[in-house]
Amino acid sequence: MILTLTLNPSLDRTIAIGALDRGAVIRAAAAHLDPGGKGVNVSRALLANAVASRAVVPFGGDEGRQLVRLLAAEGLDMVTVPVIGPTRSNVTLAEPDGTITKINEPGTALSPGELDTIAEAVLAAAHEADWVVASGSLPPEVPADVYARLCRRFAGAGILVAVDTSGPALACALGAAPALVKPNAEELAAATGMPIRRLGDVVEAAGKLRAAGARTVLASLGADGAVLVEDTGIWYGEAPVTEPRSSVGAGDAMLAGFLAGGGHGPDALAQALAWGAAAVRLPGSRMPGPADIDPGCVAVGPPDPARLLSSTPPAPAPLP
Ligand SMILES: Nc1ncnc2c1ncn2[C@@H]1O[C@H](COP(=O)(O)OP(=O)(O)OP(=O)(O)O)[C@@H](O)[C@H]1O
Ligand SMILES: O=P(O)(O)OC[C@@]1(O)O[C@H](CO)[C@@H](O)[C@@H]1O
Repeated sequence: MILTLTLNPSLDRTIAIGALDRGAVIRAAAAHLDPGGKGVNVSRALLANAVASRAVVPFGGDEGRQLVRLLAAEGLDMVTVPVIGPTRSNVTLAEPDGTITKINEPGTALSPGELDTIAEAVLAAAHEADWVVASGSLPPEVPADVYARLCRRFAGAGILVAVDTSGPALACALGAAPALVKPNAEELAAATGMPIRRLGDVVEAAGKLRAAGARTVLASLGADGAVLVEDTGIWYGEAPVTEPRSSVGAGDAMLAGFLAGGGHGPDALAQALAWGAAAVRLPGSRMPGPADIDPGCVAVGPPDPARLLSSTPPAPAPLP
């Protein structure tokens, strides 16, 4: 069983528009509401592929109740934890050429008591879990070491922790030896202070995250695919998509595919890429099921260090 924790879940509203014209009144062509948050999406992708998963989901206010209703309608196995602050709403503006503009609210603070209750819910469910996936941003005022504490709590208990986050929460988690981290190119650049222009940079940056404590690094590179760096080897793979519809949640589908595929090695990477590509072919943050996933679209092999990435993440700020 794969347990996910999403401390900052969301209602994800995707609004299809013509061109994004700043300052204008924009009439939307269509709108769609999905339950969201990174760990929630990992569980949704696993559910869509009949892989056992349970999601720990704090929820608050009318938005939170709606989130829980949407997840229940999908049949998600979840442990819901009521909190005082309302669940956030995130907005995606989707233009016809595939350009996505995402606006994520910060979310509302969790009190120390609420954090304790959430931690208890994770501990209670974790005894059945092979993996615990801690994913997404932290709401305001939540201590940056919250994922690190989770890693330490499960160290030695035979439960592997995967962390998908950014900034100080990622930096703290690295020091607590997570079994897996899944940075995207921007997060890799920010975490290492390195410009990420070529596959060689990705491999080098992943090496730095491993030196800092992560056992395995699964680096997602958007349309350029992904790099896996672990004890037994380094692999690169891609699964090109000719008509991408929405990359929102593709990283979550990809992480779900990797864990469902065994959580290490080239076959798991291939499954991760197939699930990620399938998510990109679907609208909004819909998670792909078997009918959407084409394992034949993937190529995995050794990375060519000189290969340029099609887009370079912003130059990282100097490290303090
Ligand atoms: N345009 C694309 N074409 C093909 N595959 C894609 C494309 N965009 C994303 N993917 C697939 O999805 C994976 C995850 O994408 P990305 O690196 O954008 O993740 P992310 O930034 O974590 O996304 P999110 O936070 O929205 O889940 C990539 O490694 C790749 O396999
Ligand atoms: O603000 P965070 O927690 O970094 O990301 C939240 C989010 O963008 O991630 C998911 C896609 O990966 C969406 O469902 C959700 O809106």
